[in-house]
Amino acid sequence: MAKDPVRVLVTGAAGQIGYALVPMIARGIMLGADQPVILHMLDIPPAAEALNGVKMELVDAAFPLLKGVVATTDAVEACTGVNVAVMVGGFPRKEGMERKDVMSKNVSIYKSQASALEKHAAANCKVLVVANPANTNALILKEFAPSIPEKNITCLTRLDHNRALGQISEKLGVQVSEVKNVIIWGNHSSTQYPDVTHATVGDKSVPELIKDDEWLKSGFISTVQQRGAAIIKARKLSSALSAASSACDHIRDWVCGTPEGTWVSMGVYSDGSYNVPAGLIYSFPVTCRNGEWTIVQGLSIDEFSRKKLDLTAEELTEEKTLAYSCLS
Ligand SMILES: NC(=O)c1ccc[n+]([C@@H]2O[C@H](COP(=O)([O-])OP(=O)(O)OC[C@H]3O[C@@H](n4cnc5c(N)ncnc54)[C@H](O)[C@@H]3O)[C@@H](O)[C@H]2O)c1
Ligand SMILES: O=C(O)C[C@H](O)C(=O)O
Repeated sequence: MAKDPVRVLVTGAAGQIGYALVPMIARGIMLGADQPVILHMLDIPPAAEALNGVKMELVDAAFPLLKGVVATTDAVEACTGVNVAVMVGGFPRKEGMERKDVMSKNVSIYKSQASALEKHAAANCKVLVVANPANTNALILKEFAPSIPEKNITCLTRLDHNRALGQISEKLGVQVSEVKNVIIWGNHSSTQYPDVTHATVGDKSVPELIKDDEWLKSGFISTVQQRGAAIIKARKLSSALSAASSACDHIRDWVCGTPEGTWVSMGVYSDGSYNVPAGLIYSFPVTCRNGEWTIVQGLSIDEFSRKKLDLTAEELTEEKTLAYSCLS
């Protein structure tokens, strides 16, 4: 029997990530090849005509799984009944900026859209915040939508996770699908800690295969931390296809589950695991089953890693204060 359609909201849908993401969702890349979807697309009034153009293209592409499209500039209409919300709406940084430099423009969007989601989304709606600063926007959304369970509000660090997989695969000359269990800890920012201590290729440990601690502790980390900036420098626009693809990976694994023995990185509400302060949205290694994520417990953290975990937590604590000062 055919499944009932799932309603998926994409905010900022007339933007560049939106344009890459909506066809992926309509093709079943996010929720599966047998899962019909109804797309809800939100953007602001100046982008209404462009948004309508995206809607026309979705109709023209004749996606068999696409059972309807709501294209609107009204947040209440956009949020009504949605089961999954991918929050891309906001302003990207330009060359030379840090992601937190777009804080004042973007956090206020997340404060106002929190209540539309809280009041009008389906019960148990899963929320993924992509717009930067992603962790802090997600935290503001959580704090201004107190009735949405904290386990339902996440942010995207899967792009960083995938970037780390890509770097290791290139360094070792192996298929990216063979590299498992890298971790992104902390903020989706230049303080994030890409950690391969527990990563493997087959039954071998990545540090043992690479045999170059110097690279793993410097070049590898800074390449992943600075990859977003490198893409802006090259494209004069921030990442879009990789961001859209990683957003699909994030939701697919959350809804459908992570493969046995494999974890992924997600920005989730900290419960104090690994002595990360509770009450931050922080990227952890997680496994997913039955639509719920769980932080992987018991991984050893050496002194080098401890410092990196703490540094990115400190930045998130500072961002939280800054976000509230922008909202007051
Ligand atoms: N977390 C990640 O890994 C990651 C990766 C790439 C980009 N990003 C971030 O995602 C965001 C979007 O990037 P982009 O390249 O698509 O930008 P873009 O400028 O191309 O598109 C953003 C869209 O959001 C819309 N928008 C602005 N305010 C809105 C509001 N209040 N409600 C709904 N829509 C609104 C804009 O009109 C625009 O169409 C940026 O903040 C960017 O930095 C995050
Ligand atoms: O770097 C950016 O500003 C965009 C995005 O966060 C990225 O990591 O590519």
